[in-house]
Amino acid sequence: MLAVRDLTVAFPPARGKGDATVALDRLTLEVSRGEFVAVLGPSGCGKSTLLRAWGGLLVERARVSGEIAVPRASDGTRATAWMPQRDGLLPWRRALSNAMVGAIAAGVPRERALPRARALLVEFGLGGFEDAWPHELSGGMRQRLALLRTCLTERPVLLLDEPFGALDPVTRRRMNAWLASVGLVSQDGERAVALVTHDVDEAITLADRIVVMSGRPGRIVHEVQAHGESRYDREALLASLDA
Ligand SMILES: Nc1ncnc2c1ncn2[C@@H]1O[C@H](COP(=O)(O)OP(=O)(O)OP(=O)(O)O)[C@@H](O)[C@H]1O
Repeated sequence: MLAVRDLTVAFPPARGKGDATVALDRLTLEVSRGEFVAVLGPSGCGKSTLLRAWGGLLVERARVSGEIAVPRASDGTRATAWMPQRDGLLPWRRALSNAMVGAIAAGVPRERALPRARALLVEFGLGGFEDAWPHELSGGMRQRLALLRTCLTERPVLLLDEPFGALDPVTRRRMNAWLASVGLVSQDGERAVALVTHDVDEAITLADRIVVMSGRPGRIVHEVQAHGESRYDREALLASLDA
């Protein structure tokens, strides 16, 4: 559903002086329909660059080689929805209106987006807050609203870039437990999710498969699939991060 093959991305130096920054080096990764994949790696290893490549969001001056495969909507646009680390809520719009912004921009008819937004607000624990302004919501509520906005775009591929990175550790753990219970991909099996995170426990809680990247330039150095009740061998995963 989602793939990069031998993807190399380099950013030319600012003002043309010095060396280019090679963010990704011949990276190959596939995400299947119905799969939730977490990409773990140290800061600056190219995780966001990978998501941006899938989302068609790389800056123009980036030098790109290799193959980037993403599903297309019927009108030819990329079928991806991107959620950045910062919630990006519009302060002049109430929660319900904020929830629908992405869907309307993606061409979802308002009459379809509105009832779905109302239903999802309840499912995302925001029932009763439809008319709240963003500044009246807690950090966790804002992130849930931002995630809801991403889901409402009805795009089959969700690209989540540290969606809970701005939250305190306690709220973050709660959000992860909640998100695991919502089951983003299991709802219809038609969706795929790629999550970028620094947080090992977040990856363990949420993902069907964890991919570990090296320091820059980012390559995949370890890959592990969840299985059974215990899901992952946490110690082995931690050891792979230190390797
Ligand atoms: N638009 C850009 N122009 C120049 N260099 C860039 C650009 N975007 C990213 N880079 C560089 O590419 C490398 C990878 O950046 P990227 O944001 O993908 O890393 P990351 O793994 O997501 O980091 P973090 O976890 O800290 O968010 C970094 O060295 C960064 O400085």
